[in-house]
Amino acid sequence: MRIAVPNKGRLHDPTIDLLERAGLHLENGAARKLYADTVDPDVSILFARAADIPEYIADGAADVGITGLDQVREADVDAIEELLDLEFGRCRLVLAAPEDGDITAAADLAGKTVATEFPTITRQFFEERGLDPSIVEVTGATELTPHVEMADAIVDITSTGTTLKMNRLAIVEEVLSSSVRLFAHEDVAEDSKVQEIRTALSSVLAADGKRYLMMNVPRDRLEAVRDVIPGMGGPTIMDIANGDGEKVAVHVVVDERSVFETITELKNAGASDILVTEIERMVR
Ligand SMILES: Nc1ncnc2c1ncn2[C@@H]1O[C@H](COP(=O)(O)OP(=O)(O)OP(=O)(O)O)[C@@H](O)[C@H]1O
Ligand SMILES: O=P(O)(O)OC[C@H]1O[C@H](OP(=O)(O)OP(=O)(O)O)[C@H](O)[C@@H]1O
Ligand SMILES: [Mg+2]
Repeated sequence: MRIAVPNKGRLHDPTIDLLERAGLHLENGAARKLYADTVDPDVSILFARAADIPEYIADGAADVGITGLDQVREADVDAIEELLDLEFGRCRLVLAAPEDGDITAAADLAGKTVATEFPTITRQFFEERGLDPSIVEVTGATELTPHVEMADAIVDITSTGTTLKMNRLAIVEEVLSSSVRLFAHEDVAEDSKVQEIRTALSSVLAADGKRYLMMNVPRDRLEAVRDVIPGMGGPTIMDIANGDGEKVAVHVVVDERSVFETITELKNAGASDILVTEIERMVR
């Protein structure tokens, strides 16, 4: 089983980090190496350009791959299935034009020129609107092209909007909303190993932003404590070994954001010895 992951660029580190947190530790990898083993003898890692990963999967060179949805749409390959949204690399592909110009809708681009790193997506976008502008393909710094009369508008990635603003460009329309996702070749999408990888990755996402609270609670305060806890599926309540039976242990998963408030309320409700820990993974 081979997983293709971005070899460099902004998607590399978060992808490796996610695999590690999912328990798929990389082994025998070295800088500039093109592949690595993992703790699982059945799973190896292939390092490829984010833009090439869809093709690797479609060809069967990799069974599974991690890359942006924008790259998969641009590659326009068959036989690829999306298995899981990994919720990073969030960005939008937008049609943008000079702020002070007269292009304010996609229709204004009839007979004009659009520069982009995403010619396939761009062509499809305009085709759906019955338009056929010229498309100039560039490999970066797309935001420059309207200012040197290479193009009337661009289709490019934006996330914070800083680059567009810096180049005095305004969003005309959203073309695609993207994030990094787990993809598989359709022939292997249902295989148990692929599903195992999907589950491992989703368990990390499920644990993100969650905290595990443990505390002791006098039996007669249990109801009050239960009222405070916003936990998923209710708390786990256990007898304390060698305790005098007066207190029980309560464990619960809560949102990180609510921990501060919840602890104060729990103490007021009668809980003591409250521990807060991080959660590595949560397999549902
Ligand atoms: N500004 C951004 N914010 C969030 N995600 C982005 C942004 N730019 C790109 N991405 C995502 O990352 C993917 C890879 O981007 P890109 O091809 O620019 O990476 P790279 O060229 O390998 O890295 P870099 O540009 O950092 O050197 C894109 O296809 C997109 O899914
Ligand atoms: O909305 P913003 O937060 O400003 O991000 C948008 C920019 O990010 C990407 O470029 P990147 O930094 O990856 O450089 P690149 O052109 O070399 O890929 C993208 O091509 C935009 O230019
Ligand atoms: Mg980039």
